[in-house]
Amino acid sequence: MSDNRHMLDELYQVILSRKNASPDSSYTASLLQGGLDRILKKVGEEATEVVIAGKGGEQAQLTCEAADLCYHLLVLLAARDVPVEAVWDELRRRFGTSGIAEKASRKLPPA
Ligand SMILES: N=c1c2ncn([C@@H]3O[C@H](COP(=O)(O)OP(=O)(O)OP(=O)(O)O)[C@@H](O)[C@H]3O)c2ncn1[C@@H]1O[C@H](COP(=O)(O)O)[C@@H](O)[C@H]1O
Repeated sequence: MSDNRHMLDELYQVILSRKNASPDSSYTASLLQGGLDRILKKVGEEATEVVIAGKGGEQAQLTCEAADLCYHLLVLLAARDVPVEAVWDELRRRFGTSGIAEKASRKLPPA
């Protein structure tokens, strides 16, 4: 598998760079300049598509819908001036800063 660890960070930077781009040449720019309500609508639509694909769709379909949702979520963060690093920090805080390997391999009781 290729190294995708920085993919969302890179995509977020590209999205930020579209804030002042022409909406004629960039879908991202047209979303950002179309206003918050349009972005929120897209996030809602994409989330619904993830739910539908998650329920009964092919794995490839769910993969595509999840990618669409990630992209639109990053557009929302950019529109609200929330750095994507703040999300990583919050996840890191929940995960804990110590004993990461232990947590990851921790055995859970069967469901
Ligand atoms: N990851 C994405 C990405 N994922 C989805 N989409 C677009 O999101 C749209 C969602 O499709 P839909 O069918 O739901 O909606 P639509 O009818 O096309 O659009 P709406 O009128 O409903 O808004 C499509 O036009 C996709 O092309 C994306 N557009 C751009 N990116 C990334 O953003 C970068 C910048 O792209 P520009 O937008 O061209 O600047 C690109 O290099 C990509 O990496």
